[in-house]
Amino acid sequence: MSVKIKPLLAGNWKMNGLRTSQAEFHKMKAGLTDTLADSANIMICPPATLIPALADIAAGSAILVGGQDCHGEKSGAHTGDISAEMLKDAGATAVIVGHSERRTDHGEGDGVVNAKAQAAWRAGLVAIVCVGETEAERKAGQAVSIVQGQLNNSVPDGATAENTVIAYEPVWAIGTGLTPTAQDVEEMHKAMRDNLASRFSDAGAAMRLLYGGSVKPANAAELMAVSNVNGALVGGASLKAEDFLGILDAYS
Ligand SMILES: O=C[C@H](O)COP(=O)(O)O
Repeated sequence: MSVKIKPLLAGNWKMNGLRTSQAEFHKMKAGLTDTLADSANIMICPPATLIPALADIAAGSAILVGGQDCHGEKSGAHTGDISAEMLKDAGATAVIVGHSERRTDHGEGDGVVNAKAQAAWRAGLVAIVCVGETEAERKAGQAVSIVQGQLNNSVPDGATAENTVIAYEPVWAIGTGLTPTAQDVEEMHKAMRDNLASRFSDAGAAMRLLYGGSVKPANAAELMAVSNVNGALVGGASLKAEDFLGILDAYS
């Protein structure tokens, strides 16, 4: 079944951004024409410290604000952690879970990611679940099977096209300037679509599948044109309004 899916262009600021970065966000908001906003949903996931300020600036515009991670519990003795409910309270509408930098830096496995996705839903947030293979796994010809395993175990039962977005991010393409070929992206996204449609039927067929990893204005049109690519999760190029809006041009 082929379904018309409105793309999502999400920017992940990672551990970048001070209060002065609000100026860049103002520029994004100012540059977002109605045509661009009609062509895709737009989201910025800043550091948690900036969510309230950016949510205030975004109010009344088409830009959504998301978090970059959450704890699985609602509250409690978890020093330094932030719950999905806190993100929601701060103005977020979504949260990234299972980013490869969390999986690597904090040893998060699929079980933890699955619990975080459920926490996102509990708080009324969209879970953006990240998956992706390492360079060694791709070279060993295991990319598709690794990602299928991550999908099976990180995406909880009950996922719908409304509460879940999947982001395929090959680890070796993040921040490196390297990207897979359009053919490799197509193969992976088709495998993910088949997996999700088989498990969640219509919901899986309509779920947004983002590509992430060195997306820039120069390569966005080619990557976003690939079948079953329903948007992008952008790191470095989301920090500057000009670059981020340049990527959005790929949809107009
Ligand atoms: O979450 C975003 C990704 O990790 C991509 O980062 P990048 O666009 O800097 O390669």
